[in-house]
Amino acid sequence: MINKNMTESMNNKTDKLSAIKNITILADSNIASLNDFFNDAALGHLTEHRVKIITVAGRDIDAALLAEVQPDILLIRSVTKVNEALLADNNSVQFVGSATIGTDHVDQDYLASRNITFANAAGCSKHSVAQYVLTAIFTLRPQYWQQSASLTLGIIGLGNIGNTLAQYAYDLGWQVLGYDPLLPTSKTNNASLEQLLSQSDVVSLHVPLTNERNATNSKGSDYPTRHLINAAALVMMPADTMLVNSARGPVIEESALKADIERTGRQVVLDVFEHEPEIEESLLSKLAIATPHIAGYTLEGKLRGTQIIYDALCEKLTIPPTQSMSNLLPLNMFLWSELKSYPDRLPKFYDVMQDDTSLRNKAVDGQVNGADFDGLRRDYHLRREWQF
Ligand SMILES: NC(=O)c1ccc[n+]([C@@H]2O[C@H](COP(=O)([O-])OP(=O)(O)OC[C@H]3O[C@@H](n4cnc5c(N)ncnc54)[C@H](O)[C@@H]3O)[C@@H](O)[C@H]2O)c1
Ligand SMILES: O=C(O)[C@H](O)[C@H](O)COP(=O)(O)O
Repeated sequence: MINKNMTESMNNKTDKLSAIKNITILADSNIASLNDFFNDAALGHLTEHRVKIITVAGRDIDAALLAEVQPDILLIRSVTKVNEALLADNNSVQFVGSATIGTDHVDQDYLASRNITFANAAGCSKHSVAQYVLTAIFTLRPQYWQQSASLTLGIIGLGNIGNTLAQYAYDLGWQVLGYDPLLPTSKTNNASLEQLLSQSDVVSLHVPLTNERNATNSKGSDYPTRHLINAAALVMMPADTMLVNSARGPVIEESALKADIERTGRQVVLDVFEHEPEIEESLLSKLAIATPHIAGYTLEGKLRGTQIIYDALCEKLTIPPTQSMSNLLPLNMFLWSELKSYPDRLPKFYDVMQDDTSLRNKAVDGQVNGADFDGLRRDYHLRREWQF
């Protein structure tokens, strides 16, 4: 059923999106500032587009809801799976926008086969996630603020986030070992996986979730990341090497990780979990820091995500974008240069232990349940991105 807080302006529509006068949008209610970007003025002030937007929880978007709403446009986050099962019986959707960097929840080949345009928000929270990783490192090992305690940071995946994290690391005078087999070797892409795992003080994961390419899965990757960090990888890492995962949960094999922490006492920081949104307390209790998939949850990161899919929709509609996140952002006083000069101000910039405590407080009867995990994310007080 449609959520009560839906807003409506019009309801008729025709077939071709750019020619449609009345556009129906079905959107995940947790996308930031939806109503500021997807309204009559922001989408149709030079045209005759009229916009009706219906918002629901992302996990409630299913084939039955699509049959009821018949949306022209679907706006989602990482919790909605978009594939043949969702769309096989639907002929209305012509554009899917995901306000996320990750795309593992979307079958892009299927969308292409149906001529449905897809856009995601590449890079939107790259600084936010890099800042999450730095916060975790400095919270657990404040000694690395000292120039004399130089750190070797291993970064697996050197796309938008991995590269941004490397820029901060260089700015701090750290050594970087990088591994990305899909990019040419470079100053940062300078190590094998084995070298990186065995020689880093901290290993941080920044890969998409991908599966193996094989006879039954031609869409897979030659360098799959599902369970990239398994027992064999963990055994290469010295016991005092910290591991941070803010990519996707299944990149680490959870059972192997639990055994590894029991064996080594390793400091492990997880923002994402193999069986998310559920987390077993037997894992949680072993982690140095645990947070509910909020590494990218800054005001700037979330608004940028909305802006990018809004711009893509305007392009699809062949109208000029008129809304900008700069109109919506309050003043930002968080300067990286200030934090570097005054490291004791870190909790004011981002107190990650508050997020850790909120998650641990949700553990009941041996686990955090999915509704509580989702609730923490839904009600998260968006922090601010530091200006680099
Ligand atoms: N926790 C969060 O809140 C959060 C926020 C944003 C993104 N993410 C996750 O982070 C991931 C990375 O984001 P990004 O913006 O850097 O993506 P990106 O696409 O810009 O970069 C990913 C990089 O990983 C590399 N890669 C792919 N397979 C690899 C492998 N087997 N080994 C090493 N490198 C490999 C790619 O070549 C690419 O350069 C996203 O896919 C998303 O799942 C999480
Ligand atoms: O891939 C991404 O962009 C992130 O994982 C993102 O933060 C997911 O968060 P969501 O919008 O699904 O809550």
